[in-house]
Amino acid sequence: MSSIAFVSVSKRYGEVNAVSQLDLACASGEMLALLGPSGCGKSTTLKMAAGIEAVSSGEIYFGERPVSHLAPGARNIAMVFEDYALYPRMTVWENVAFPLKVRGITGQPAAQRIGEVLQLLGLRQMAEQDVRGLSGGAQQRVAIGRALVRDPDVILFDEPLSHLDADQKVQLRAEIKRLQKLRQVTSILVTHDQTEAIAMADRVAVMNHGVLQQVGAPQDLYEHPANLFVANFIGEPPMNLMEATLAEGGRVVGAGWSTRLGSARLGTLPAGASVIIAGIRPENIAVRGPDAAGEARGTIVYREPRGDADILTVALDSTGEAAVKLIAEIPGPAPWRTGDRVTLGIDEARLLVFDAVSGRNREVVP
Ligand SMILES: Nc1ncnc2c1ncn2[C@@H]1O[C@H](COP(=O)(O)OP(=O)(O)OP(=O)(O)O)[C@@H](O)[C@H]1O
Repeated sequence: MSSIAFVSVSKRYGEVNAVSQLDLACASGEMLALLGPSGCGKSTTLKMAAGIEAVSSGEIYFGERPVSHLAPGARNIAMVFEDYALYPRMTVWENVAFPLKVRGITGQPAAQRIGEVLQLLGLRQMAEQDVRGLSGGAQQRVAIGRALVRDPDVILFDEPLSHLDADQKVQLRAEIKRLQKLRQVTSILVTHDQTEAIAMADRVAVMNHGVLQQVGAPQDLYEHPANLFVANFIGEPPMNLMEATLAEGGRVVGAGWSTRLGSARLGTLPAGASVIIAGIRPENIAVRGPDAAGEARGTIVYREPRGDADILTVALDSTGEAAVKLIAEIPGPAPWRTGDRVTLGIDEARLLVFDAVSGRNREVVP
């Protein structure tokens, strides 16, 4: 298995900077997800690793080996595509056998490897079936088998679950993760779906407009987003982001709410008053009765029951022109209804402080 490193890699299509100065590494045996909205450059990054697209500048390394100049066939990679890309006139067995056949591996050695992979993927019973008759999930398992069978250095997954229904998605993402760990095969997964990235990857690289925003373990990105883009992109419902003033001594004042940051944090924040964007996750807001103590008061304007949780939208009491609305997520079913007056507890230890101009999290070193 091989590690992968992108060193100052850029890709331009005419005037478009699809990927800009990308420095990113995927360790040997790791699964790294490239996550971001449509057009952020994640597919281009994957295609450059595969050799389908040339880099405009920079270098890609597999282990110590620079590979930018190598054709796709010389890189020992396998790809799994969103549309499976199987050979339609072949059986399951023949599809999985194909990469071995083109490398001249046939007979007993091939049969043993194919049998093992089909067993791993639960495809043994279907070996002789035509792939055209299989469900989407089964077809994608065949494509994964075809990728695994020749022990590639790297597997590149391009939105592998996007054509599957919800049940198959959950099943297959667990399956891919299990196999990836079992075989310890270095993998890059491209997805626009944060649930998928978080469920499957060891680390997630978030991209926007061709620029890497942050890379880290899913929990790290969730708890310590490096900037407003990551804060807003990761998490559902999204993080509440509110304009506020951070005053000397750690007092934070927004429209209709205020709190004080713990003294331990003040050392890490710049001194002096400044305008900030404060961020708080919905589950870090407590909802209490109207007479309880708290950091804000307001009225519930919308309640969305989700079974195990309730999502409450609360319009804060404010003298300003536009009322700030905060979203709170609390265990369901909650006793609150639309129109109820409530007090909100904003956990200051969970309140994030972003620079209002640059959007950077002031307490995360990039
Ligand atoms: N062959 C191409 N020619 C010109 N521009 C391209 C080409 N491929 C991609 N782009 C542009 O490069 C940028 C990045 O595209 P890319 O497909 O990598 O993004 P993405 O995040 O994978 O999006 P999607 O999920 O929609 O595929 C976009 O602005 C896109 O329009």
